[in-house]
Amino acid sequence: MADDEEDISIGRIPELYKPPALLPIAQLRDQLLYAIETHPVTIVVGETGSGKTTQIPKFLFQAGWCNKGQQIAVTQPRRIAATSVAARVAEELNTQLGQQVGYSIRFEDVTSANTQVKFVTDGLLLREMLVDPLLKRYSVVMVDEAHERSLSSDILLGLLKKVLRKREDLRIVVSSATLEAERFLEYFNPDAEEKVFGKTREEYGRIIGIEGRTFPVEVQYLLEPTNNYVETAVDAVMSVHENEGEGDILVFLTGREEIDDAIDLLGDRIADLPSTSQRLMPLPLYAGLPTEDQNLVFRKSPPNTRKVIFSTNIAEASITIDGIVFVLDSGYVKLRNYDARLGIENLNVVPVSKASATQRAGRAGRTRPGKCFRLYTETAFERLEEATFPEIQRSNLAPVVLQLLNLGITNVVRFDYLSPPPSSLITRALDLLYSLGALDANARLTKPLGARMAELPLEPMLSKALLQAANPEFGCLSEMLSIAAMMTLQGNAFVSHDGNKKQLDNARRKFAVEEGDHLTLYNVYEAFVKSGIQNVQWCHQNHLNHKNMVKAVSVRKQLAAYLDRFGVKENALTSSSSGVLRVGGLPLAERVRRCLTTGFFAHAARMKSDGSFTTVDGKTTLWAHPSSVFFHRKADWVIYTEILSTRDKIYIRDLSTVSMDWLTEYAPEYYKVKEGRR
Ligand SMILES: Nc1ncnc2c1ncn2[C@@H]1O[C@H](COP(=O)(O)OP(=O)(O)OP(=O)(O)O)[C@@H](O)[C@H]1O
Repeated sequence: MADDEEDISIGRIPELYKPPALLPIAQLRDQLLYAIETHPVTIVVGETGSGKTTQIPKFLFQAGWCNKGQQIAVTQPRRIAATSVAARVAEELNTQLGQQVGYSIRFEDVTSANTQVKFVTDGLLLREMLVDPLLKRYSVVMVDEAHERSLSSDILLGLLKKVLRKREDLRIVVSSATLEAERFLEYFNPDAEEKVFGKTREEYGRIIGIEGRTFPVEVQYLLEPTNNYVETAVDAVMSVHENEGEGDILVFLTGREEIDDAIDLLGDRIADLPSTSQRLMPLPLYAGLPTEDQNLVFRKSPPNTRKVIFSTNIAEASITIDGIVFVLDSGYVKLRNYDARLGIENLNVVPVSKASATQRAGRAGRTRPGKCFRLYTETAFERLEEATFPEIQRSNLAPVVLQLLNLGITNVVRFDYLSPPPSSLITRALDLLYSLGALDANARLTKPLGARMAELPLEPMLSKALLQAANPEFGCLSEMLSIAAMMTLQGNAFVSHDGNKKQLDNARRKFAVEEGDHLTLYNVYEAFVKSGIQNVQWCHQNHLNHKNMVKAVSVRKQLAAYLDRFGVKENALTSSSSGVLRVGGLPLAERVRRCLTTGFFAHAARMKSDGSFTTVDGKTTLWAHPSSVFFHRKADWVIYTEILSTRDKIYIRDLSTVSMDWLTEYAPEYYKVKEGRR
């Protein structure tokens, strides 16, 4: 063991940090390493903050699991966890991030030839399997937060189970909340009569429990339920600020709009505070926020200031924000729910599970004792579900099915899922992929289209449109690359200054074109590049988020590199932004919209006289998002590339006008053969 290395890291840790040697997991170090050495699968169960995420990779590294040139992979369901935990472990091991310890998430790779411990999102490791199906570069794969049952981690577990049958040397560590541990063990274990590499059921997997937590967290509930948890959260922040001791506050809400509202409300309340009292510093935290802005939450509060972080569930697991003493939990979360019949993915606000509530409370008590105020009654807590419903049973499975097929799993229905998805979801995915041309009539991946779609790190509809863009019929690859890169910003290209929505609308309008949002996004991208990529001032004047725009440039480069590898080169002829260049007699703007239709035909809608839209089957009403060109303008048929649902309306964002004929031209199977159904 490298005790001396551990001492060095303790020496560097600022005084408020609990030295890693004192974390509950430290006492189990040898037992854990022995279990991992002798069993292919080790399930680790422990309280939040006991040290699973940061210490297990470190123990493994120090025990020599990277000595033979292999790496340790640790998966996280969320990007922010992968990046922040990697930074922490690098710090504890006294190495620069990206050297021995690094991370890799979609479109961002901070690793080097020296990297031995790598934190990744579970989705990214799935992608790695396309090039390294047996994950040979890893000696150990740790699947963290497996009990969250994210779509990618469930699929990953299924694939790891298969890989384990082929690699005697591989070790899997699954970190889980208590409830699911037995189930994970059972899933990996061989059958009663079976032996895998000479090991029986009993010798194959083990559960190790870690007792104790870092610091105590006192939990309190509301005595009466509230019907406005955003207002109650702001009241609670003020009450903590006025009545409790030192320490930052972390508030869990469900989405960006609520977070903006809460910050506005708190702003009004702060204005009433006496100028002599300690300041409150509200900070937002949600997935669409640029990484640099997300990282602000990890910075130490300035003197005489209390941070108040308003976050979605992205801060719920794995991460440690030093200084958090108080957690305020609204008790709600936005969860994905896919309607296979309509092909629409909704985000519904629903009560959290008990497991989530425990994770949320566990964001306090990590570097000092804490308090968690649940903004609901104890009776309501008792009524919560134990665990969150697995994502695989409520998601659009097209991306996953495409990946499984590309990995050679030909029968996706019979894949050994931890929780099998309903067959309607698989059928719908196969149906869509077939219409997109990714599958043939025997449900085999087409080559090259299907295989390339699986490789691109985009969802299948966008992959298809991008891959079609080089086709001479459309000749708009350069434009589609910019549009695709802008789409990955998920509506976060523009920012308001001090919440001024009117100014923001005017700024947007400057780039808007009547054909719709995609060409508008293209205009924004072109104008940004022309202004000079470093031009922060220009972005500010135009209400654009400079960091996100820079990110779009980087994403575009990476996408172009993928296409380049497929032998698809960006064609100089088509990179005109004038909109008048003609290939095959059609103007560029039309070719771009036709090209988008080849991917997004399933997301078609028609505007009604009241300005709302209706789906092709006429059964669902959709509304243009306020950021869309068609929030004010008239249109007939459109395709949309993103859906956002709130409690009372389903919004569509990023719309382009299309002709109804294009739908049957590019998706005859989807629209003609099954006419009765759609
Ligand atoms: N960035 C950090 N700053 C200060 N202390 C930290 C940091 N990261 C981790 N720690 C300390 O290490 C402890 C263990 O963190 P770790 O993330 O390994 O726990 P865990 O068991 O994986 O928790 P969870 O189940 O909540 O993900 C924390 O409780 C905290 O005391």
